[in-house]
Amino acid sequence: MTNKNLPNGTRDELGTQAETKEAIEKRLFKGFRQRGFRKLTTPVLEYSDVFKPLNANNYRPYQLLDEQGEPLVLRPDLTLPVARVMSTTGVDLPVKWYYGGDVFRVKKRLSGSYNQLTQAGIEIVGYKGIKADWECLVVALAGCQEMGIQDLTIELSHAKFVDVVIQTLDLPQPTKDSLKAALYAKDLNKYNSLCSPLANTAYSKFLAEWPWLFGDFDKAMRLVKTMPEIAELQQIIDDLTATKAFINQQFPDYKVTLDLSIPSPQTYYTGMAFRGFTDKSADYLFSGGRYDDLLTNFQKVHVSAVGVAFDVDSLVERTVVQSEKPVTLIYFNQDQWQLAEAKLRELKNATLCLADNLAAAQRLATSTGSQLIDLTKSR
Ligand SMILES: N[C@@H](Cc1c[nH]c[nH+]1)C(=O)O
Repeated sequence: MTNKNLPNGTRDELGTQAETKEAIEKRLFKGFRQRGFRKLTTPVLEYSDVFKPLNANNYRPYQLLDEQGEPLVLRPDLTLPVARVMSTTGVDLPVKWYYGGDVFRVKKRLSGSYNQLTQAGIEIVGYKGIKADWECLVVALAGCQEMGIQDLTIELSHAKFVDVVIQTLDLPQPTKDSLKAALYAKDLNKYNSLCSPLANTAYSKFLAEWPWLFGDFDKAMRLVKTMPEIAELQQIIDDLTATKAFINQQFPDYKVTLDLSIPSPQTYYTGMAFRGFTDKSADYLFSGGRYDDLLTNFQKVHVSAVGVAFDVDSLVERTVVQSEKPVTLIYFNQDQWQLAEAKLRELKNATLCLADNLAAAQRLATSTGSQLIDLTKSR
C-alpha cells in the first residue's frame, strides 16, 4: 500500500469520540421512537437524479457509475431519499419517519469542514398545518435539552419571504433578480444602487435595513411592519410570530432569533425553516424546514412535509465526555477461559488481558494505569 492518507475531508474516529457518537445516536433514536416515529433506512448510494432538487452551491456530491454506466452519488442529503421512498412505495399517509446515517458533501478544499457528516433526523409527511412544524421543533429542542445544551439559539427563517417582498417592488424583473443576488451576497454597493429608484417610497425604510434583517426577533418584525401590507406576507408573519411564542412558552431558556435576509438553508424548502446554534461555534446543531413541493419532483400528487436533522458531529463536539476510569485487566492462562469469563461478568469495568506472560501483563497494567487481577494463581 502506498497511499495511507485519508481522502480529503474524512476522518477516523477512535475510542471516546466514536463511543460518544454512538451514545448520542442511541439517545436520539430512543426519543424519536418514544414520540411514535418509525425507522426508515435508505442506501448510501443513490442515482444522481434523486438529488436534482438540491442545487447546492457550496458543495457537490461524490460521483461514481453503476455497472450499466448510470451516474450514482454517495447521498449528500437524507431528506430527498425519504421523498423518493414516499413516491415509489404505497405507504399510507400521514407518516412519521426517523433515520440516521452519513451524508457526503464535497466542499471546497481548505474549507476546514468535513465531507462526511453524520445526521439523525425525522420527516413528517402528510400534514399541512403548523402543528407538524412545531413537532419538529419540539423534537429538536428536547433533543438538545437532553444533551445538556444550555446556550441554544433557534434561528427562524422563511423560504418565501424574500421572493414575496421582491415581487411586490416596482422594479423590472432583471433588477429584481439582481437585487435578490446582491442581498444574499451582502454586496451593499450593488444592493443600494439597485434599490435607489425606490428611495422615496413606502418601502424605503425597510429596504435600507433589509441586509441587516437578522438577529432580535421583535426588532426585525417591527421593520417588516414598516412596509405597506402585503397580503401574501401576512401568513408568513403570523406563522413566524406564533412559532416564536410557542418556543418561548415550551422552552423558555432558549433564545429565538429571526433571519429574513438569507437564502433558504435548503433550496427545496417552501415554508418556515429553523436552525439551532450555540455561542461556541458557527456550526449548527440541527437544521430543518417545510418542503411541501418536494414530492412533486418524483410524483404528480402534492404532499405536505416537514422535517429536521441533527448534525450529530456538532453534538459530539459539544458533549462533555466523562473521563474514562482505569479498567481492570484480567490475566489468565488459556485453559482458564471459563473462569476469566466469570470474572469479566462479575466486574464492571474490566477487560481480558491477552498478554502471553505475566511480565507483559504487568507492563500493560502499569502503562495504562489499570489494576491487574492474576487468575493464574487461583488453580
Ligand atoms: N436535510 C436537511 C435537513 C432536513 C430534514 N428535513 C427537512 N430538512 C439538511 O440536511 O439540511
